Amino acid sequence: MITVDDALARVLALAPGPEIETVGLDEAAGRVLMQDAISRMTQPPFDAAAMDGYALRQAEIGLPLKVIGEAGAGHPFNGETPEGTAIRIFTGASVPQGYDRVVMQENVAREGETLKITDASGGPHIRLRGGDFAEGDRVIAPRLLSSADVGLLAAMNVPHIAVARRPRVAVLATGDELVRPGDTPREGQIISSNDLAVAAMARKAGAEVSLLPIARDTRESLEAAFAAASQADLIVTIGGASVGDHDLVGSVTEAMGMERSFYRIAMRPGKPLMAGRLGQSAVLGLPGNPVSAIICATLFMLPLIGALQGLPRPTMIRRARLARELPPEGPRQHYLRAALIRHDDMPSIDPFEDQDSARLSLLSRADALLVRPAQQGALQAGSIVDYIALSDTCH
Ligand SMILES: Nc1nc2c(c(=O)[nH]1)N[C@H]1C(S)=C(S)[C@@H](COP(=O)(O)OP(=O)(O)OC[C@H]3O[C@@H](n4cnc5c(N)ncnc54)[C@H](O)[C@@H]3O)O[C@H]1N2
Ligand code: MOO
Repeated sequence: MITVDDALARVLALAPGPEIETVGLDEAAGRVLMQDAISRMTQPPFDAAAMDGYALRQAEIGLPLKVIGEAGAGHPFNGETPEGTAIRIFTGASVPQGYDRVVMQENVAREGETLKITDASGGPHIRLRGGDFAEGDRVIAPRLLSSADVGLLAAMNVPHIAVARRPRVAVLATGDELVRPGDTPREGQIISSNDLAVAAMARKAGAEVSLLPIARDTRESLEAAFAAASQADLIVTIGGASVGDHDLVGSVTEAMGMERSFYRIAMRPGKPLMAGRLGQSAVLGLPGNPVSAIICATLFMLPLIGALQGLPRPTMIRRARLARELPPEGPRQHYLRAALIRHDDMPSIDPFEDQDSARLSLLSRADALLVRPAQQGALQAGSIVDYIALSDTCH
């Protein structure tokens, strides 16, 4: 069996380079910028008042000043600014040449057109031209765009950007026992949960997801499902990956011509993970146990969806102090569901007693996956260990 690291490298190698499309800023958040965006603006475009008050000369702060006009945001003052004068000014207005200071209106006394400064502390309350960014400055690609990035691009007057096309991901649950949420399960049936969880993760990672009808444990049903998904960049199957008589995903995909890149990895849970390429699609075969499916999707599907959008392999590992002792580890790298307890320096991590790979209620309660390398010796409480924060991935 190959290692988790090796498997991830092979999964990422299934991703072709991203296709590029142009979108407007209202569609840009969560997309991956593929070409540097170049600012068409200098910001602020002029020296701007940072407070409501009066613009004047710092050197004349002790003198009575004559108020000769007004400037508001979008309404500049275009007159002369001789010595001994000030203007009324509002936040965001251009500060006229000659003045080098804004005093807040709370700190002045005004009688008619005469202004006296009552408190000269603070200041200068002027945002200098170009203090934020300058024309020609760049937002560097590749970059997963945040809401703040969208604001920055708008301020830069860049209305359209080149981003990676959203990967098309088809999610396929397989199994005769599965029915949809809302249906009434007959004896022996359960509700299909994994496909909805995995689809939600894929969508959050930027994919355009189609949730396929549940495939039955027959060759015909699986072949029809793969045919329906053939336009996808990535087909994610769930279940039917193990060694049972009804676990057909491997043999059906093989018969359809899949180039398998691996099957089974030294990971717990998630041993029966499979990956390969079928036609134009990458294929990830996740195990059916719900926790295994979601953990494999966290470790492999999310980075693959990132790679399909041109993102580099993510660093997910963080460090914590172990809250209890643990016995020696077995032959597979182990991902233990755990609670995180925050502290000022480093969090402590407390793995759950029960690590059953079918218990979704525990995964939903977990904050983190404690990562233990294969064959690691027993650990004392207080040891420093690696973990993956689920808030970064599937929560
Ligand atoms: N003899 C062996 N048996 C099993 C092995 C093994 O090595 N030798 N591995 C076990 C491990 S580990 C796992 S994980 C499972 C994975 O098996 P499959 O991928 O073939 O999954 P299924 O058998 O189809 O289902 C397993 C389990 O998960 C439930 N399931 C499946 N799909 C869904 C879904 N969409 N939503 C909710 N639950 C789902 C299914 O009902 C089963 O209970 O194999 C072990 N067996
Ligand atoms: O490897 Mo299975 O994925 O433990 O439940």
